[in-house]
Amino acid sequence: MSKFLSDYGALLLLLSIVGTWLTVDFYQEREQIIEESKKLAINKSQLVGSSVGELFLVTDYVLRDIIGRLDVVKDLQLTSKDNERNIHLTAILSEKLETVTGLRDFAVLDRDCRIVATAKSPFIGVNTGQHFCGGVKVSPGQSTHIKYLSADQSISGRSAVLMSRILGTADGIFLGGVVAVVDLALAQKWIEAIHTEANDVLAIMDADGLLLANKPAQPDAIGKPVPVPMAQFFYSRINDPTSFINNSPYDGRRRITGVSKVERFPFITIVGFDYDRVLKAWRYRMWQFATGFLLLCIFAVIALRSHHEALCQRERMRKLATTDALTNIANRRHIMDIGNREFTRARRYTHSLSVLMLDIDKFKFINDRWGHPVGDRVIKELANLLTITARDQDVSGRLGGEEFTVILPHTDTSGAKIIAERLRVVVAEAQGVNLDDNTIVRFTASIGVATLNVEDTSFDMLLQRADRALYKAKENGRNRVESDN
Ligand SMILES: Nc1nc2c(ncn2[C@@H]2O[C@H](COP(=O)(O)OP(=O)(O)OP(=O)(O)O)[C@@H](O)[C@H]2O)c(=O)[nH]1
Repeated sequence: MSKFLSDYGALLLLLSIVGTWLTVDFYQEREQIIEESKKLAINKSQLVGSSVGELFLVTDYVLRDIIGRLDVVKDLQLTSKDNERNIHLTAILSEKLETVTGLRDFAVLDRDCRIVATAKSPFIGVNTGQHFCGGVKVSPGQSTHIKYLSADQSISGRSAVLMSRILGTADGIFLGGVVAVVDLALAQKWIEAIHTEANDVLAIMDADGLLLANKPAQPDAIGKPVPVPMAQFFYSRINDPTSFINNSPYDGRRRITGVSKVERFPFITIVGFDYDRVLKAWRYRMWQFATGFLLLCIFAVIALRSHHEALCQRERMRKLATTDALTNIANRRHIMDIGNREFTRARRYTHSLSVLMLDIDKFKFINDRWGHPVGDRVIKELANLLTITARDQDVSGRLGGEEFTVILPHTDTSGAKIIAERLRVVVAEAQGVNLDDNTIVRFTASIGVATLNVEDTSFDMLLQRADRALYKAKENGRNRVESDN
Protein backbone atom coordinates (compact mmCIF):
# COMPACT_ATOMS: atom_id res chain seq x y z
CA MET A 1 0.00 0.00 0.00
CA SER A 2 2.76 2.44 0.95
CA LYS A 3 4.54 1.61 -2.32
CA PHE A 4 1.31 2.27 -4.14
CA LEU A 5 1.04 5.64 -2.39
CA SER A 6 4.62 6.57 -3.12
CA ASP A 7 4.30 5.57 -6.79
CA TYR A 8 0.98 7.27 -7.40
CA GLY A 9 1.03 9.87 -4.63
CA ALA A 10 1.39 12.73 -7.11
CA LEU A 11 -1.69 11.66 -9.01
CA LEU A 12 -3.69 11.08 -5.83
CA LEU A 13 -2.51 14.48 -4.57
CA LEU A 14 -3.65 16.03 -7.84
CA LEU A 15 -7.06 14.37 -7.44
CA SER A 16 -7.39 15.68 -3.89
CA ILE A 17 -6.35 19.19 -5.01
CA VAL A 18 -8.96 19.08 -7.78
CA GLY A 19 -11.50 17.77 -5.23
CA THR A 20 -10.69 20.57 -2.78
CA TRP A 21 -10.77 23.16 -5.55
CA LEU A 22 -14.19 21.90 -6.70
CA THR A 23 -15.52 21.97 -3.13
CA VAL A 24 -14.28 25.54 -2.53
CA ASP A 25 -15.58 26.65 -5.92
CA PHE A 26 -19.01 25.15 -5.30
CA TYR A 27 -19.14 26.64 -1.81
CA GLN A 28 -18.28 30.11 -3.20
CA GLU A 29 -20.85 29.74 -5.97
CA ARG A 30 -23.51 28.79 -3.40
CA GLU A 31 -22.61 31.86 -1.31
CA GLN A 32 -22.82 34.01 -4.42
CA ILE A 33 -26.26 32.62 -5.36
CA ILE A 34 -27.50 33.29 -1.83
CA GLU A 35 -26.08 36.84 -1.87
CA GLU A 36 -27.70 37.57 -5.23
CA SER A 37 -31.02 36.13 -4.02
CA LYS A 38 -30.83 38.32 -0.91
CA LYS A 39 -30.36 41.40 -3.11
CA LEU A 40 -33.19 40.26 -5.36
CA ALA A 41 -35.47 39.70 -2.36
CA ILE A 42 -34.72 43.23 -1.13
CA ASN A 43 -35.33 44.67 -4.61
CA LYS A 44 -38.64 42.85 -4.90
CA SER A 45 -39.72 43.93 -1.43
CA GLN A 46 -38.92 47.53 -2.41
CA LEU A 47 -40.91 47.09 -5.59
CA VAL A 48 -43.88 45.73 -3.67
CA GLY A 49 -43.37 48.58 -1.18
CA SER A 50 -43.40 51.22 -3.89
CA SER A 51 -46.69 49.85 -5.23
CA VAL A 52 -48.19 49.84 -1.72
CA GLY A 53 -46.83 53.37 -1.24
CA GLU A 54 -48.43 54.46 -4.50
CA LEU A 55 -51.90 53.39 -3.34
CA PHE A 56 -51.50 55.39 -0.13
CA LEU A 57 -49.91 58.30 -1.95
CA VAL A 58 -52.92 58.60 -4.23
CA THR A 59 -55.20 58.34 -1.19
CA ASP A 60 -53.16 61.02 0.57
CA TYR A 61 -53.52 63.37 -2.41
CA VAL A 62 -57.26 62.88 -2.40
CA LEU A 63 -57.36 63.49 1.38
CA ARG A 64 -55.42 66.73 0.90
CA ASP A 65 -57.80 67.73 -1.83
CA ILE A 66 -60.84 67.04 0.35
CA ILE A 67 -59.36 68.87 3.34
CA GLY A 68 -58.62 71.81 1.07
CA ARG A 69 -62.26 72.01 0.19
CA LEU A 70 -63.50 71.93 3.79
CA ASP A 71 -64.71 74.97 5.57
CA VAL A 72 -62.97 74.48 8.89
CA VAL A 73 -65.47 76.53 10.85
CA LYS A 74 -68.62 75.24 9.22
CA ASP A 75 -67.81 71.72 8.16
CA LEU A 76 -65.89 70.62 11.21
CA GLN A 77 -68.66 71.79 13.50
CA LEU A 78 -71.39 70.34 11.39
CA THR A 79 -74.40 68.82 13.03
CA SER A 80 -76.79 66.35 11.55
CA LYS A 81 -79.33 69.19 11.42
CA ASP A 82 -77.29 71.10 8.90
CA ASN A 83 -78.72 69.15 6.06
CA GLU A 84 -77.70 71.28 3.13
CA ARG A 85 -74.04 71.39 4.08
CA ASN A 86 -74.13 67.71 4.90
CA ILE A 87 -75.45 66.85 1.45
CA HIS A 88 -72.78 69.04 -0.09
CA LEU A 89 -70.01 67.28 1.88
CA THR A 90 -71.38 63.81 1.13
CA ALA A 91 -71.36 64.69 -2.54
CA ILE A 92 -67.69 65.72 -2.41
CA LEU A 93 -66.74 62.56 -0.53
CA SER A 94 -68.72 60.29 -2.84
CA GLU A 95 -67.23 61.89 -5.92
CA LYS A 96 -63.70 61.43 -4.55
CA LEU A 97 -64.39 57.84 -3.56
CA GLU A 98 -64.96 57.01 -7.22
CA THR A 99 -61.50 58.25 -8.14
CA VAL A 100 -59.50 55.78 -6.02
CA THR A 101 -59.89 52.04 -6.28
CA GLY A 102 -59.58 50.08 -3.07
CA LEU A 103 -61.15 52.69 -0.81
CA ARG A 104 -64.21 51.71 1.14
CA ASP A 105 -65.23 55.11 2.41
CA PHE A 106 -64.26 58.68 3.29
CA ALA A 107 -65.36 60.29 6.55
CA VAL A 108 -65.02 63.83 7.92
CA LEU A 109 -64.23 64.08 11.65
CA ASP A 110 -65.05 67.06 13.84
CA ARG A 111 -62.79 68.35 16.65
CA ASP A 112 -64.33 65.77 19.01
CA CYS A 113 -63.43 63.04 16.57
CA ARG A 114 -67.05 62.36 15.71
CA ILE A 115 -68.01 61.50 12.15
CA VAL A 116 -69.86 64.42 10.66
CA ALA A 117 -70.10 63.24 7.05
CA THR A 118 -69.28 60.07 5.07
CA ALA A 119 -69.32 59.05 1.43
CA LYS A 120 -71.23 55.84 2.04
CA SER A 121 -71.61 54.56 5.58
CA PRO A 122 -74.35 55.55 8.03
CA PHE A 123 -72.09 56.23 11.02
CA ILE A 124 -72.76 59.95 11.43
CA GLY A 125 -72.16 61.09 15.01
CA VAL A 126 -70.08 58.02 15.94
CA ASN A 127 -66.80 58.76 17.72
CA THR A 128 -63.95 57.00 15.91
CA GLY A 129 -61.71 57.10 18.99
CA GLN A 130 -58.50 57.28 17.02
CA HIS A 131 -55.15 57.79 18.75
CA PHE A 132 -55.04 61.49 17.88
CA CYS A 133 -58.48 62.04 19.50
CA GLY A 134 -59.12 62.75 23.12
CA GLY A 135 -57.10 65.90 23.70
CA VAL A 136 -53.61 64.58 22.83
CA LYS A 137 -51.28 67.06 21.18
CA VAL A 138 -51.10 66.79 17.41
CA SER A 139 -48.71 68.31 14.87
CA PRO A 140 -49.52 71.88 13.91
CA GLY A 141 -51.02 72.19 10.40
CA GLN A 142 -51.81 69.07 8.43
CA SER A 143 -50.46 65.60 9.22
CA THR A 144 -51.12 62.06 8.02
CA HIS A 145 -51.86 59.07 10.29
CA ILE A 146 -52.23 55.43 9.32
CA LYS A 147 -53.72 52.75 11.53
CA TYR A 148 -54.78 49.16 11.06
CA LEU A 149 -58.20 48.42 12.49
CA SER A 150 -59.17 44.87 13.21
CA ALA A 151 -62.74 43.72 12.61
CA ASP A 152 -63.65 43.96 16.31
CA GLN A 153 -62.16 47.46 16.64
CA SER A 154 -63.87 48.70 13.49
CA ILE A 155 -67.31 50.32 13.70
CA SER A 156 -68.19 48.62 10.43
CA GLY A 157 -67.16 45.25 11.82
CA ARG A 158 -64.68 44.76 8.93
CA SER A 159 -60.95 45.10 9.25
CA ALA A 160 -59.40 47.99 7.36
CA VAL A 161 -56.56 50.44 7.28
CA LEU A 162 -57.56 53.96 8.22
CA MET A 163 -55.58 56.74 6.59
CA SER A 164 -56.35 60.07 8.23
CA ARG A 165 -55.29 63.56 7.30
CA ILE A 166 -55.88 65.84 10.25
CA LEU A 167 -55.62 69.52 11.11
CA GLY A 168 -53.93 70.90 14.21
CA THR A 169 -53.64 74.44 15.56
CA ALA A 170 -50.25 76.04 16.14
CA ASP A 171 -50.51 74.86 19.79
CA GLY A 172 -51.25 71.26 18.71
CA ILE A 173 -54.97 71.20 19.33
CA PHE A 174 -56.85 68.78 17.10
CA LEU A 175 -59.30 70.58 14.84
CA GLY A 176 -60.70 67.68 12.86
CA GLY A 177 -59.83 65.85 9.65
CA VAL A 178 -60.73 63.42 6.91
CA VAL A 179 -60.35 59.64 7.10
CA ALA A 180 -59.99 57.22 4.18
CA VAL A 181 -61.02 53.63 4.86
CA VAL A 182 -58.71 51.44 2.80
CA ASP A 183 -60.09 48.01 2.02
CA LEU A 184 -57.62 45.32 3.03
CA ALA A 185 -59.26 42.80 0.77
CA LEU A 186 -57.97 44.85 -2.12
CA ALA A 187 -54.42 44.81 -0.76
CA GLN A 188 -54.75 41.05 -0.39
CA LYS A 189 -56.06 40.69 -3.94
CA TRP A 190 -53.40 42.97 -5.26
CA ILE A 191 -50.55 41.12 -3.48
CA GLU A 192 -51.88 37.81 -4.75
CA ALA A 193 -51.68 39.11 -8.31
CA ILE A 194 -47.92 39.59 -7.99
CA HIS A 195 -46.03 36.74 -9.62
CA THR A 196 -44.20 34.41 -7.25
CA GLU A 197 -42.48 31.04 -7.73
CA ALA A 198 -43.65 27.97 -5.84
CA ASN A 199 -43.16 28.31 -2.07
CA ASP A 200 -42.11 31.97 -2.28
CA VAL A 201 -43.94 34.39 0.02
CA LEU A 202 -44.96 38.06 0.03
CA ALA A 203 -46.29 39.98 3.01
CA ILE A 204 -47.19 43.49 4.10
CA MET A 205 -46.88 44.43 7.75
CA ASP A 206 -47.93 47.66 9.47
CA ALA A 207 -45.85 49.74 11.88
CA ASP A 208 -47.19 47.80 14.86
CA GLY A 209 -46.02 44.50 13.39
CA LEU A 210 -49.50 43.35 12.35
CA LEU A 211 -49.86 41.32 9.16
CA LEU A 212 -52.01 43.19 6.62
CA ALA A 213 -51.80 40.96 3.58
CA ASN A 214 -49.78 37.98 2.46
CA LYS A 215 -49.25 35.46 -0.29
CA PRO A 216 -50.08 32.63 -0.09
CA ALA A 217 -53.17 33.96 1.67
CA GLN A 218 -53.64 33.10 5.34
CA PRO A 219 -56.86 34.83 6.40
CA ASP A 220 -56.43 33.66 10.00
CA ALA A 221 -53.09 35.46 10.32
CA ILE A 222 -54.28 38.81 8.95
CA GLY A 223 -54.44 41.55 11.57
CA LYS A 224 -52.40 39.45 14.00
CA PRO A 225 -48.82 40.16 15.09
CA VAL A 226 -46.23 38.62 12.81
CA PRO A 227 -44.21 36.03 14.78
CA VAL A 228 -40.44 36.13 15.10
CA PRO A 229 -38.07 36.40 13.29
CA MET A 230 -39.98 38.77 10.99
CA ALA A 231 -41.31 40.61 14.03
CA GLN A 232 -37.81 41.72 14.91
CA PHE A 233 -37.93 43.89 11.80
CA PHE A 234 -40.70 46.07 13.17
CA TYR A 235 -40.99 49.44 11.66
CA SER A 236 -39.18 51.31 14.41
CA ARG A 237 -36.21 48.91 14.35
CA ILE A 238 -35.09 49.00 10.77
CA ASN A 239 -33.95 51.83 8.61
CA ASP A 240 -32.28 50.29 5.63
CA PRO A 241 -33.63 47.34 3.72
CA THR A 242 -32.28 44.11 5.11
CA SER A 243 -32.11 40.44 4.20
CA PHE A 244 -31.59 37.19 6.06
CA ILE A 245 -32.16 33.45 5.87
CA ASN A 246 -34.87 32.14 8.16
CA ASN A 247 -37.29 29.31 8.74
CA SER A 248 -40.79 30.63 8.24
CA PRO A 249 -42.81 30.93 11.46
CA TYR A 250 -45.88 29.96 9.41
CA ASP A 251 -44.89 26.86 7.43
CA GLY A 252 -41.37 26.17 8.72
CA ARG A 253 -39.81 26.36 5.24
CA ARG A 254 -36.37 27.87 4.89
CA ARG A 255 -36.37 31.12 2.93
CA ILE A 256 -34.09 33.89 1.77
CA THR A 257 -35.99 36.93 2.95
CA GLY A 258 -35.79 40.59 2.00
CA VAL A 259 -37.46 43.23 4.18
CA SER A 260 -37.88 46.93 3.43
CA LYS A 261 -39.84 49.92 4.65
CA VAL A 262 -42.39 51.55 2.41
CA GLU A 263 -41.25 55.06 1.68
CA ARG A 264 -43.26 57.76 3.56
CA PHE A 265 -45.82 55.28 4.94
CA PRO A 266 -45.64 53.08 8.02
CA PHE A 267 -45.58 49.71 6.29
CA ILE A 268 -43.03 46.99 5.84
CA THR A 269 -42.94 44.67 2.86
CA ILE A 270 -41.49 41.20 3.09
CA VAL A 271 -40.43 38.94 0.21
CA GLY A 272 -39.24 35.38 0.88
CA PHE A 273 -37.66 33.14 -1.77
CA ASP A 274 -37.81 29.42 -1.16
CA TYR A 275 -34.25 28.37 -0.19
CA ASP A 276 -34.50 24.93 -1.79
CA ARG A 277 -35.80 26.31 -5.07
CA VAL A 278 -33.10 29.00 -5.22
CA LEU A 279 -30.38 26.38 -4.76
CA LYS A 280 -32.03 23.61 -6.79
CA ALA A 281 -30.03 24.12 -9.99
CA TRP A 282 -26.84 24.60 -7.98
CA ARG A 283 -27.48 21.40 -5.98
CA TYR A 284 -28.20 19.46 -9.17
CA ARG A 285 -24.93 20.64 -10.71
CA MET A 286 -23.01 19.97 -7.50
CA TRP A 287 -24.30 16.39 -7.34
CA GLN A 288 -23.48 15.92 -11.02
CA PHE A 289 -19.92 17.11 -10.45
CA ALA A 290 -19.54 15.24 -7.18
CA THR A 291 -20.76 11.99 -8.72
CA GLY A 292 -18.59 12.51 -11.79
CA PHE A 293 -15.59 13.32 -9.65
CA LEU A 294 -16.21 10.34 -7.37
CA LEU A 295 -16.49 8.02 -10.37
CA LEU A 296 -13.29 9.55 -11.76
CA CYS A 297 -11.53 8.91 -8.44
CA ILE A 298 -12.81 5.31 -8.28
CA PHE A 299 -11.83 4.75 -11.89
CA ALA A 300 -8.40 6.33 -11.30
CA VAL A 301 -7.76 4.19 -8.21
CA ILE A 302 -8.85 1.00 -10.02
CA ALA A 303 -6.75 1.90 -13.07
CA LEU A 304 -3.75 2.81 -10.92
CA ARG A 305 -4.09 -0.38 -8.87
CA SER A 306 -4.18 -2.59 -11.94
CA HIS A 307 -1.28 -0.65 -13.44
CA HIS A 308 0.58 -1.07 -10.18
CA GLU A 309 -0.25 -4.79 -10.14
CA ALA A 310 0.99 -5.15 -13.72
CA LEU A 311 4.23 -3.36 -12.83
CA CYS A 312 4.73 -5.55 -9.75
CA GLN A 313 4.02 -8.64 -11.82
CA ARG A 314 6.50 -7.52 -14.45
CA GLU A 315 9.05 -6.81 -11.75
CA ARG A 316 8.46 -10.27 -10.25
CA MET A 317 8.91 -11.87 -13.68
CA ARG A 318 12.04 -9.83 -14.34
CA LYS A 319 13.47 -10.85 -10.97
CA LEU A 320 12.60 -14.46 -11.62
CA ALA A 321 14.27 -14.32 -15.00
CA THR A 322 17.41 -12.59 -13.77
CA THR A 323 17.88 -13.93 -10.25
CA ASP A 324 19.26 -17.21 -9.07
CA ALA A 325 16.57 -18.88 -6.99
CA LEU A 326 18.94 -20.31 -4.37
CA THR A 327 21.17 -17.30 -3.73
CA ASN A 328 19.09 -14.32 -4.86
CA ILE A 329 22.02 -12.89 -6.80
CA ALA A 330 22.21 -12.59 -10.61
CA ASN A 331 21.78 -15.90 -12.45
CA ARG A 332 23.96 -17.09 -15.29
CA ARG A 333 21.93 -15.50 -18.09
CA HIS A 334 21.75 -12.14 -16.34
CA ILE A 335 25.41 -12.04 -15.38
CA MET A 336 26.32 -12.91 -18.98
CA ASP A 337 24.10 -10.04 -20.22
CA ILE A 338 25.77 -7.63 -17.82
CA GLY A 339 29.18 -8.99 -18.77
CA ASN A 340 28.52 -8.49 -22.49
CA ARG A 341 27.32 -4.93 -21.87
CA GLU A 342 30.36 -4.08 -19.72
CA PHE A 343 32.65 -5.69 -22.29
CA THR A 344 31.21 -3.52 -25.11
CA ARG A 345 31.40 -0.40 -22.98
CA ALA A 346 34.99 -1.06 -21.89
CA ARG A 347 36.01 -1.65 -25.49
CA ARG A 348 34.28 1.47 -26.74
CA TYR A 349 35.57 3.83 -24.05
CA THR A 350 38.85 1.97 -23.53
CA HIS A 351 38.13 1.35 -19.88
CA SER A 352 39.68 -1.45 -17.97
CA LEU A 353 37.51 -4.42 -17.06
CA SER A 354 38.27 -7.46 -14.91
CA VAL A 355 36.38 -10.56 -13.91
CA LEU A 356 36.78 -12.96 -11.02
CA MET A 357 35.86 -16.63 -11.24
CA LEU A 358 35.25 -18.28 -7.86
CA ASP A 359 34.81 -21.91 -6.96
CA ILE A 360 34.26 -23.41 -3.52
CA ASP A 361 37.09 -25.77 -2.68
CA LYS A 362 36.30 -29.43 -2.20
CA PHE A 363 32.62 -28.80 -2.38
CA LYS A 364 31.91 -32.38 -3.31
CA PHE A 365 33.35 -33.36 0.06
CA ILE A 366 30.96 -30.93 1.84
CA ASN A 367 28.01 -32.40 -0.01
CA ASP A 368 29.13 -35.93 0.66
CA ARG A 369 29.95 -35.30 4.31
CA TRP A 370 26.92 -33.21 5.38
CA GLY A 371 24.46 -33.64 2.56
CA HIS A 372 23.13 -31.43 -0.23
CA PRO A 373 21.04 -29.09 1.99
CA VAL A 374 24.19 -28.13 3.88
CA GLY A 375 25.95 -27.75 0.52
CA ASP A 376 23.18 -25.37 -0.49
CA ARG A 377 23.64 -23.37 2.68
CA VAL A 378 27.35 -23.08 1.94
CA ILE A 379 26.56 -21.82 -1.57
CA LYS A 380 24.14 -19.26 -0.11
CA GLU A 381 26.69 -18.17 2.44
CA LEU A 382 29.31 -17.59 -0.24
CA ALA A 383 26.81 -15.53 -2.28
CA ASN A 384 26.10 -13.48 0.83
CA LEU A 385 29.82 -12.87 1.46
CA LEU A 386 30.25 -11.80 -2.17
CA THR A 387 27.40 -9.33 -1.93
CA ILE A 388 28.61 -7.66 1.24
CA THR A 389 32.27 -7.58 0.21
CA ALA A 390 31.95 -6.42 -3.42
CA ARG A 391 31.99 -2.69 -4.22
CA ASP A 392 28.83 -0.89 -5.36
CA GLN A 393 29.81 -0.94 -9.01
CA ASP A 394 30.76 -4.66 -8.97
CA VAL A 395 28.20 -7.29 -9.98
CA SER A 396 28.20 -10.82 -8.57
CA GLY A 397 26.43 -13.77 -10.13
CA ARG A 398 26.16 -17.52 -9.83
CA LEU A 399 27.19 -19.33 -12.99
CA GLY A 400 25.94 -22.68 -11.72
CA GLY A 401 26.79 -25.28 -9.06
CA GLU A 402 29.37 -23.85 -6.69
CA GLU A 403 30.82 -21.56 -9.35
CA PHE A 404 30.51 -17.76 -9.11
CA THR A 405 31.76 -14.75 -11.01
CA VAL A 406 32.24 -11.11 -10.09
CA ILE A 407 32.41 -8.45 -12.83
CA LEU A 408 34.67 -5.53 -11.90
CA PRO A 409 34.14 -2.51 -14.22
CA HIS A 410 36.93 0.12 -14.41
CA THR A 411 39.32 -2.26 -12.66
CA ASP A 412 42.77 -3.25 -13.88
CA THR A 413 44.72 -6.43 -13.00
CA SER A 414 46.33 -5.11 -9.82
CA GLY A 415 43.02 -3.74 -8.52
CA ALA A 416 41.25 -6.97 -9.41
CA LYS A 417 43.89 -9.03 -7.60
CA ILE A 418 43.49 -6.90 -4.49
CA ILE A 419 39.72 -7.37 -4.54
CA ALA A 420 40.07 -11.09 -5.22
CA GLU A 421 42.52 -11.50 -2.35
CA ARG A 422 40.23 -9.56 -0.04
CA LEU A 423 37.36 -11.86 -1.03
CA ARG A 424 39.43 -14.96 -0.52
CA VAL A 425 40.35 -13.82 2.99
CA VAL A 426 36.77 -12.88 3.82
CA VAL A 427 35.59 -16.37 2.78
CA ALA A 428 38.40 -18.19 4.55
CA GLU A 429 37.91 -16.24 7.75
CA ALA A 430 34.12 -16.27 7.71
CA GLN A 431 32.15 -17.93 10.48
CA GLY A 432 31.07 -20.71 8.15
CA VAL A 433 27.75 -22.51 8.33
CA ASN A 434 26.51 -23.48 11.77
CA LEU A 435 24.69 -26.84 11.83
CA ASP A 436 22.05 -27.99 14.34
CA ASP A 437 24.55 -30.17 16.17
CA ASN A 438 26.78 -27.09 16.55
CA THR A 439 29.15 -28.34 13.91
CA ILE A 440 30.63 -25.44 11.99
CA VAL A 441 31.23 -26.06 8.29
CA ARG A 442 34.00 -23.80 7.16
CA PHE A 443 35.03 -23.53 3.56
CA THR A 444 37.44 -21.74 1.29
CA ALA A 445 37.33 -20.62 -2.31
CA SER A 446 39.80 -20.44 -5.15
CA ILE A 447 39.68 -17.38 -7.37
CA GLY A 448 40.83 -16.82 -10.95
CA VAL A 449 41.38 -13.25 -12.15
CA ALA A 450 41.36 -12.03 -15.77
CA THR A 451 41.61 -8.47 -17.08
CA LEU A 452 40.45 -7.41 -20.54
CA ASN A 453 43.27 -7.28 -23.12
CA VAL A 454 43.40 -6.57 -26.85
CA GLU A 455 43.10 -10.20 -27.84
CA ASP A 456 39.75 -10.69 -26.10
CA THR A 457 36.97 -10.51 -28.67
CA SER A 458 34.08 -11.32 -26.33
CA PHE A 459 33.11 -11.39 -22.70
CA ASP A 460 33.05 -15.16 -22.96
CA MET A 461 36.73 -15.16 -23.85
CA LEU A 462 37.51 -13.04 -20.82
CA LEU A 463 35.53 -15.45 -18.67
CA GLN A 464 37.39 -18.43 -20.11
CA ARG A 465 40.67 -16.79 -19.16
CA ALA A 466 39.40 -16.23 -15.62
CA ASP A 467 38.35 -19.90 -15.60
CA ARG A 468 41.87 -20.89 -16.67
CA ALA A 469 43.28 -18.81 -13.82
CA LEU A 470 40.83 -20.52 -11.45
CA TYR A 471 42.02 -23.90 -12.66
CA LYS A 472 45.55 -22.75 -11.94
CA ALA A 473 44.52 -21.73 -8.43
CA LYS A 474 43.02 -25.16 -7.87
CA GLU A 475 46.14 -26.79 -9.19
CA ASN A 476 48.36 -24.70 -7.02
CA GLY A 477 46.66 -25.86 -3.86
CA ARG A 478 43.24 -24.07 -3.65
CA ASN A 479 42.27 -21.17 -1.33
CA ARG A 480 44.34 -18.86 -3.47
CA VAL A 481 44.14 -16.23 -6.17
CA GLU A 482 45.68 -16.68 -9.60
CA SER A 483 45.67 -14.32 -12.53
CA ASP A 484 45.65 -15.01 -16.25
CA ASN A 485 47.36 -11.73 -17.15
N1 LIG B 1 24.52 -28.85 -2.70
C1 LIG B 1 24.68 -28.58 -3.97
N2 LIG B 1 25.65 -29.22 -4.65
C2 LIG B 1 25.82 -28.92 -5.94
C3 LIG B 1 25.03 -27.98 -6.61
N3 LIG B 1 25.48 -27.91 -7.89
C4 LIG B 1 26.51 -28.77 -8.01
N4 LIG B 1 26.75 -29.39 -6.84
C5 LIG B 1 27.74 -30.37 -6.51
O1 LIG B 1 29.00 -29.70 -6.39
C6 LIG B 1 30.04 -30.66 -6.54
C7 LIG B 1 31.12 -30.06 -7.37
O2 LIG B 1 32.26 -30.78 -7.15
P1 LIG B 1 33.48 -30.77 -8.08
O3 LIG B 1 33.22 -29.89 -9.29
O4 LIG B 1 33.92 -32.11 -8.35
O5 LIG B 1 34.67 -30.10 -7.29
P2 LIG B 1 34.99 -29.93 -5.77
O6 LIG B 1 34.59 -31.04 -4.96
O7 LIG B 1 34.46 -28.60 -5.32
O8 LIG B 1 36.55 -29.87 -5.81
P3 LIG B 1 37.37 -28.69 -6.34
O9 LIG B 1 36.53 -27.77 -7.10
O10 LIG B 1 38.39 -29.29 -7.20
O11 LIG B 1 37.92 -28.06 -5.14
C8 LIG B 1 29.34 -31.86 -7.19
O12 LIG B 1 29.29 -32.91 -6.20
C9 LIG B 1 27.96 -31.40 -7.56
O13 LIG B 1 26.98 -32.41 -7.41
C10 LIG B 1 24.02 -27.33 -5.88
O14 LIG B 1 23.28 -26.51 -6.37
N5 LIG B 1 23.90 -27.68 -4.59
